[in-house]
Amino acid sequence: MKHNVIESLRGRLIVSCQAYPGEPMRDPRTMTQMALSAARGGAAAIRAQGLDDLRLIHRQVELPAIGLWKDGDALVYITPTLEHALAVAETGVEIVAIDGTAQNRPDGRTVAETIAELHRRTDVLVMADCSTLEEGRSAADAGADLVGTTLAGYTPYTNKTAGPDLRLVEQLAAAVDVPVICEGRVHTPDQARGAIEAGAFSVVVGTAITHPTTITGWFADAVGSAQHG
Ligand SMILES: CC(=O)N[C@H](C=O)[C@@H](O)[C@H](O)[C@H](O)COP(=O)(O)O
Repeated sequence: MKHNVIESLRGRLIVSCQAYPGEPMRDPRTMTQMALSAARGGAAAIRAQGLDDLRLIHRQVELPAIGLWKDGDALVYITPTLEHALAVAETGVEIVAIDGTAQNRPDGRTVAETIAELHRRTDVLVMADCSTLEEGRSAADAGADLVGTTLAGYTPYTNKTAGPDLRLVEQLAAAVDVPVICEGRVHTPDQARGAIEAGAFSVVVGTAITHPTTITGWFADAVGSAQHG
């Protein structure tokens, strides 16, 4: 069953449906409609945030889901503790995404301890959201079922590449035996294809598909900076 879920993601697109606190679309029904629309467009899985969103998406969308819970304003905020991860697992998602970086976690557990405990207590798959090659390697050694580049460019010790960090994708794909998920700043279909060519097992796209405020900003800036003919 676990193997099937992973296999269903091979060479496929995963769409992240998230709205940020205070935004007009921050509503589980809206994120579920986003997810249903992504499913119609060919997404193989949905990535989503927050227990209410995850419960509704689980009930209404017939695709596997990667769930996370963003909480707190510490450096580690993606499913930051074991308790958060267990709560996410209870929503019924197939995969729980946790912070897989080397930074201190609010509950004092290591990434390895968190993964081990999640596997001991649940049957979810664990995706480790990493920012470096070393973090990806340690997460895979610790039993992470999938390793993502999600946090590359978002830790104090990594640089934000303009598009996805394809170098990290390549390095991880050569270094670990588990699927490498390219996530973060994939803004065009060409970049998504490039991620698979660089060795990614799947590609997650969020902003460029599901965040209209940002997409509008790209267009507004382009229009605003054009010279009147
Ligand atoms: C760094 C962080 O907190 N990333 C979050 C992780 O779930 C989301 O805010 C991103 O939208 C997601 O990773 C997809 O990336 P992009 O939106 O760039 O396609």
